[in-house]
Amino acid sequence: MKITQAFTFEAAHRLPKVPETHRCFRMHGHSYRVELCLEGDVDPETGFVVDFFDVEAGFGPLLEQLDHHCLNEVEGLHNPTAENIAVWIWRRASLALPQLRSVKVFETPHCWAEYEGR
Ligand SMILES: Nc1nc2c(c(=O)[nH]1)N=C([C@H](O)[C@H](O)COP(=O)(O)OP(=O)(O)OP(=O)(O)O)CN2
Ligand SMILES: [Zn+2]
Repeated sequence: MKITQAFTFEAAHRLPKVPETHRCFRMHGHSYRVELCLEGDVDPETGFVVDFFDVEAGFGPLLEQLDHHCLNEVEGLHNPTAENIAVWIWRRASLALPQLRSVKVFETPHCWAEYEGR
């Protein structure tokens, strides 16, 4: 069984590896959406794979590092593409949430990166 919990955060970034003529070379902001998908057996007692409250508690400290920050200044995110943010979240969130199966990072409602740990 898979469960998914969505989170949102606001952050600024610029992409240092694109040409100077690319509009994302300049500092700008996004309303990011993160979807964490976890997989496991349903506990017959609780009816949960994982309590959504526990997902929130596991991801909360990471969300604090991202929300209302300049992502380029976050340790390990000097090139904060959606792809790199998804990997950054995976590496940290999977420690607290071992049932994590995928991380989706949406920069806009139409553009996202998904990482499954490989
Ligand atoms: N593969 C990726 N491509 C791009 C990424 C990325 O993370 N991975 N990021 C960007 C920029 O962050 C850019 O800011 C995103 O584009 P944006 O202008 O915000 O989005 P849209 O063009 O869809 O939005 P408009 O409504 O047209 O402004 C670029 N590429
Ligand atoms: Zn951007």
